[in-house]
Amino acid sequence: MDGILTGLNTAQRTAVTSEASVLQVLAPPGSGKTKTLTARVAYFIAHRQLKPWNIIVCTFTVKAAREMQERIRGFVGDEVAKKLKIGTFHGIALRYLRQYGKHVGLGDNFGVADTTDSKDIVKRIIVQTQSELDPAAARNRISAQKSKGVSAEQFASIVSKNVEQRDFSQVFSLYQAQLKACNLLDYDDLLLVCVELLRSHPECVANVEALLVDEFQDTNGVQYELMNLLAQRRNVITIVGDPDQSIYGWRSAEIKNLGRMKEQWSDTLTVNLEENYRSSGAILHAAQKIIEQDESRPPKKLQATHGIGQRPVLRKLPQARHEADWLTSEVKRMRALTGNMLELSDFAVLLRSAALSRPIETSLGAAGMPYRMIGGMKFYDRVEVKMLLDYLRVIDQPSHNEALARVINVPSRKVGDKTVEGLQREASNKGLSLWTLILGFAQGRTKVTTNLNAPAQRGIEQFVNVVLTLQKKLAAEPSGLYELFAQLQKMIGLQDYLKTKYPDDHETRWSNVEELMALAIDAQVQASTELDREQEAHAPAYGEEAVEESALTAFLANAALAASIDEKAVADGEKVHQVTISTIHAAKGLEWPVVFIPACYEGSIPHSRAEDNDEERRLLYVGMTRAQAMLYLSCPGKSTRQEDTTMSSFLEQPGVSSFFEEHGPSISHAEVQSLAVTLRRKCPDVAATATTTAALDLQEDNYWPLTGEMPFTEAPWQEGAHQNPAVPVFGNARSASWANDATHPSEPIASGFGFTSVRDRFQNLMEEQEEKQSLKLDRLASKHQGGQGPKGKKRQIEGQGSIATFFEKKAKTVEDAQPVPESELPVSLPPHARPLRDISNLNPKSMQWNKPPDKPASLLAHKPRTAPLHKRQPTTCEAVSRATHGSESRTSPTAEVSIDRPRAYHTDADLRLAPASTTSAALPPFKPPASLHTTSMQAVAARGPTLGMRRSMQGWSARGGKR
Ligand SMILES: Nc1ncnc2c1ncn2[C@@H]1O[C@H](COP(=O)(O)OP(=O)(O)OP(=O)(O)O)[C@@H](O)[C@H]1O
Repeated sequence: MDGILTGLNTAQRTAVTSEASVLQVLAPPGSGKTKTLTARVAYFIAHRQLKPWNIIVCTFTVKAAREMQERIRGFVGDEVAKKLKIGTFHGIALRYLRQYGKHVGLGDNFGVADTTDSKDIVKRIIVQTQSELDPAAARNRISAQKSKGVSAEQFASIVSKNVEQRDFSQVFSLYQAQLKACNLLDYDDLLLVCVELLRSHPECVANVEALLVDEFQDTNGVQYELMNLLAQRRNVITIVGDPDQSIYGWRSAEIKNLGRMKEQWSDTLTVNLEENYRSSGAILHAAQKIIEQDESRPPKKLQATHGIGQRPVLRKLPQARHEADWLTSEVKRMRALTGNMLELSDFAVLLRSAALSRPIETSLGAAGMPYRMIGGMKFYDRVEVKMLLDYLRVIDQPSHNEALARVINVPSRKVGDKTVEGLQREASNKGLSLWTLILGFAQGRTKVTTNLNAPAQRGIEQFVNVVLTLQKKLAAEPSGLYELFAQLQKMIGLQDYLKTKYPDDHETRWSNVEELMALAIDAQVQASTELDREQEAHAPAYGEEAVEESALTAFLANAALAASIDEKAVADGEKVHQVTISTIHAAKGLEWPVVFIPACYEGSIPHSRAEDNDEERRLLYVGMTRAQAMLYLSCPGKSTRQEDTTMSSFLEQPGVSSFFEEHGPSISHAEVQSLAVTLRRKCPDVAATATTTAALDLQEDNYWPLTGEMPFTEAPWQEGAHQNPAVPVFGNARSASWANDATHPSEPIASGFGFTSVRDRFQNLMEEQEEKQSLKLDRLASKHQGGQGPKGKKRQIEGQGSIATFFEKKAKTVEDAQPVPESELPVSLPPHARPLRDISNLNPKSMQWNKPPDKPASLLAHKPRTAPLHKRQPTTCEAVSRATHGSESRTSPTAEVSIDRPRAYHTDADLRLAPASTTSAALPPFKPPASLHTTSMQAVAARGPTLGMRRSMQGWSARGGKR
């Protein structure tokens, strides 16, 4: 018991040990929902004596399934964890259909049509029927109908006389007929047919003792139905979810399912988790401010367990390419200011749509920063991988017309596209599969009417020979996947083909082939144990013989499912540090120390084509809550298509701006220490930070004016501006493009003002900005606090301003700051010693940022400033605030929090009274909570199996020892 409950908070324990049959655990991001679900599975096994093979755990992605299995393994050991049924809804449905599909008329060897297959089929039908529908839209519409449980026949029966609807109905019906003819099920069918099976044969799931579902807010209607049916014998159901993270409405996910569940089972128990273990308080405050704009949403409590940390940034930039350059320079600056404590892999760029990545890729590339894409080109989408899988599909299931048509002429066999189309039409007219037609032709049994020249005839014969040879090999050695691969690549001359066709990157492509071969080996090993497990799992319930699935069939089915998420780089165990670029959708459930969300403008987020603005807001919320320590949002004045933009309406709401800085943070060593605590890392010493900082061209985020205008350093007359150490070099000359920029003032800037350098001029601007900002904030703060003086004052920074304000100021000398010995630096509290902070009724003005107001000027080592920081005594409110946030300097005379209290002590009420001061000598060595685990990309990368395949993505050469 202890092991399972150790490190859980009270609410988490309540959920894990609850006796309720139907339990909903609802909680905000980073509050340990997945952790709780995992512990409940372990609790069921250890304390309720449930059999692991009678427990089903449904996750939203293959990756999440893998992670969860890994976590459960930690509790119950490898052997027991392996017996659980963990997978996506699709994966679980596939298992049941393989086992019992014949009861609903499924053949033994049905295949899974992945997204590309579906698209190709719809496209072909649209061409054949001369329909005017858009293929992509028609395919999505078919999927949407199926997600609602509407079949092609049902749709046809309700369709009106409307021509377009009848047209769609015909495409829908033909699509289903085509799938049936090829013995294929698409992703939606997996769920639908499984629902049909479990409705008509409930005995298939008579053994199920408990069902648990992760990310429940994103289940659709059919998944809800499937959940009911899987659990129908005992109705022991646990779901975890967060309505605020429902971002798949466009894919028919139904947030209403939470309510449906409560209606269906009136005794449903709901447990709310309220403590966030991922993000700094400042990030949570800002995210909360955004999500609370949805007034229909019930108010929720959310408590930060980390200190307040760095205020998030909302930055304006002139154009998308400048935004990308700024982002790149911030990555560089943050790494240097933190003494390289942050690796490139700690940074993620989260995009509303993948199409926004181009300027960012260009800028990172120009700066020599490696990056990887998630939600972009995935491993299973790579040409060479898809091609090999298609060959295997044909070998496994020759009636797979789509796969056959894709590879019959790859590498070239002189069988052109027109010929393939002709053969497909002919086969369809004759009611044959394409394979049956060409096999008959190659063996001289069938005459074809399609016009075939001699080279094409020979090509077809060669292709048939490859397939027949490999089928024979497979029949002789059904589990010999690796050998099959090896012979296949040899017979089609794959390596030479890649060299000729892709001279520039054939090595990378070949390494993908090697990767796939490595996966084949893993699948081969796995397949041998799979059968035992299935038999064990199902025998008590249904008592019939298990259907033996060949290693190749299992491999292909898994590949089709994994294609929806897996990316080589994600699963790559190598320590290559790369910035991650991902869509926000694909980033769900993940976390990074530093997150950028660029292109925060109307039309991008909320997206111009989105139907549900609230879902767009939730998407922004999901993106923001992926950040652990630092969060950057930005908005360029012009989009990648050079269209003028306006800031996202979510960020323009009253009061939002006070949760953000207008520029990237300045980082003192104390703040590096605080970051280190939040990230549970070793803090670099002052000297190391000083060295990396000194090497920076730009120590502050002050190159781009805060107004989003062009920096005047890029004026054509400013010869050699990039030679000035204060100005970053962005890899390509900007001055030429500047001349055409409409946002830039057209009159030349006179050189008669007597300035000596660009930096000096920035400092002038800074001083002005500081004064203005100070006055404004002080006014605001005293208004809010009855004249008690300024609170939550924004950090000042030099060199920021607009061109318009530039001419009014003179140059000012830069203050020199002295480095401080490390021993004099303030120390942040470790997370387990930190107070909780309820942010549900937050006033931004009461937030206290990391930088202590009374920090000695000497702490500002290596940071030139034009104006002294305002020193003042904290107010009583601030003292309490600092005490409760635990992010303040512990040398503060007025407010300190005892750090050696047990974690459970820190309720809000306790902390308001928290007395006592501690000295740094009394500070216990930092020790992360025992229960801590990470969901970071690195952790994901280190993980293993996916639905029966171990995704060790080491290159083949690195695995040479195996074979
Ligand atoms: N009681 C706890 N003590 C310490 N750390 C915890 C605790 N509960 C969860 N965490 C940590 O918080 C982080 C987030 O946990 P988890 O991924 O389970 O959250 P989640 O609610 O599923 O998040 P999301 O909804 O964003 O996917 C993890 O690093 C986890 O180890």
